[in-house]
Amino acid sequence: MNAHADPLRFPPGFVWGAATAAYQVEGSPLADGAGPSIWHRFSHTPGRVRDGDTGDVACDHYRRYPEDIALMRSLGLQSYRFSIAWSRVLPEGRGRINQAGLDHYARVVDALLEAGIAPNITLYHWDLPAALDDRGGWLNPDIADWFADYATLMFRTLGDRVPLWSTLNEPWVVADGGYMHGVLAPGHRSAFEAAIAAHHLLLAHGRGVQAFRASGARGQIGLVVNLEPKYPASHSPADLAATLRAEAYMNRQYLDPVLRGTHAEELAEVFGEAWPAPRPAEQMAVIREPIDWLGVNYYTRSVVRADESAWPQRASAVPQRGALHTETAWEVYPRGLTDTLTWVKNRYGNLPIYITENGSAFFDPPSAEVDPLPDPLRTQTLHKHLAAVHAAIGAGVDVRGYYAWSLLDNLEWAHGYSKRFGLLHVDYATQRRTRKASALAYAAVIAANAL
Ligand SMILES: N=[N+]=NCCCCNC(=O)[C@@H]1[C@H]2[C@H](O)[C@@H](O)[C@H](O)[C@@H](CO)[C@@H]12
Repeated sequence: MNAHADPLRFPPGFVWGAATAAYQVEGSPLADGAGPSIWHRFSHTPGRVRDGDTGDVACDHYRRYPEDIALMRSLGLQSYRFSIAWSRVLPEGRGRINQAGLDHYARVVDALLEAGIAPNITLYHWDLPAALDDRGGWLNPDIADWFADYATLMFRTLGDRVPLWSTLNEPWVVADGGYMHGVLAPGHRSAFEAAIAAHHLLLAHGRGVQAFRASGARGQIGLVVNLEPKYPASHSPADLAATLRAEAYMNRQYLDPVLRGTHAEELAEVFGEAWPAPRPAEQMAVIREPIDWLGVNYYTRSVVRADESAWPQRASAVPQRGALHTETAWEVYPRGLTDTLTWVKNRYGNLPIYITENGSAFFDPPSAEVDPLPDPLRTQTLHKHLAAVHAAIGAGVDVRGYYAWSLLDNLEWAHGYSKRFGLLHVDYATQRRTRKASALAYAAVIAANAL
């Protein structure tokens, strides 16, 4: 239902979906010949993940995907965004192919197509094969070749019937979380390594797009980035400069090279001595290989002030007391989604955009005693962000679809299972799925293609 006199209608053909990622939902990380990933290692390293949680079982989606696809169908989902676990299909990340891994994902794709649900595949959602990390992982320049070979294998296997692909999920989080601050796998803490990883992530992305074009695969390929609009806390020169550094570091660091062929100028200041010499022109050309669509993951905004103690961008977020916040301490700020989408259009042109993730973690009980399980805050937050997408479309932004994060409650990385983003509640003790009220609210929007 909506409070407007007239419903907010979405364009004909607007794609409604939900998203997950392999390590967060599949479980069975070493089944059927799969090799370990860096997240298998990281979660099994004491102290790295809250409560010692791991992805050993997760939502058992590796085995229960037929049931989950039936649930997607019952909600009227038209597309499902999920990721391939690289080390299932290439246990050492390169060389030897594990046919059982390829067969698994072919079965998932075929089951989705049978259910009338369009697959949207993410090639890399943070779970690097551990064997590649042993060779330096994202710090080794050869990883662009390793990724291109992996991508080519997937395009040859599934490229005839998967309409949407993306190379990387949130390269900013991979470099910032995995190499700058060390809070995500592989847990390094170095500005020098973060800058190197960022460049190799961009190179791998470009090589992946080139591999897609060379493979003759049908469909369209994109890049998925997390964008968080930065608003200055004041108009003081210090706060304005800090806001630009924060925006360059999170929002322009990857989009400028991919869509403009240049690096955000503030990054040399942010990285300081760790910022490498200008990259070779031929590498910048690979990075700039044209993409068909952009995936935007939106969760929150930040209000920014200068803060000399905040490393590396010397800027920090000003708490927005009084505003609604999620369990991940993110301010609920739907207007930021509209602002972000219009910012992308104004800075990079009107390329097709999918909202590849948007959602919120609010408290849900460990077991669901009723179906649907009431989740008013998540339902309210969903409606407000869909209205924000509608406003961006009204402002001329070419938004093609929206994927709710997430289909299922799942392993929220270093937070373990303590944060629940799912439209479907998962009782981890029994693996029972229960629809939340937000799932039914979303199903009603999909059925009407309107809010
Ligand atoms: N400071 N700060 N601000 C916010 C920065 C957000 C960065 N994290 C994400 O976007 C992750 C994305 C990921 O794809 C998914 O795998 C995660 O489960 C969701 C939920 O966490 C989101």
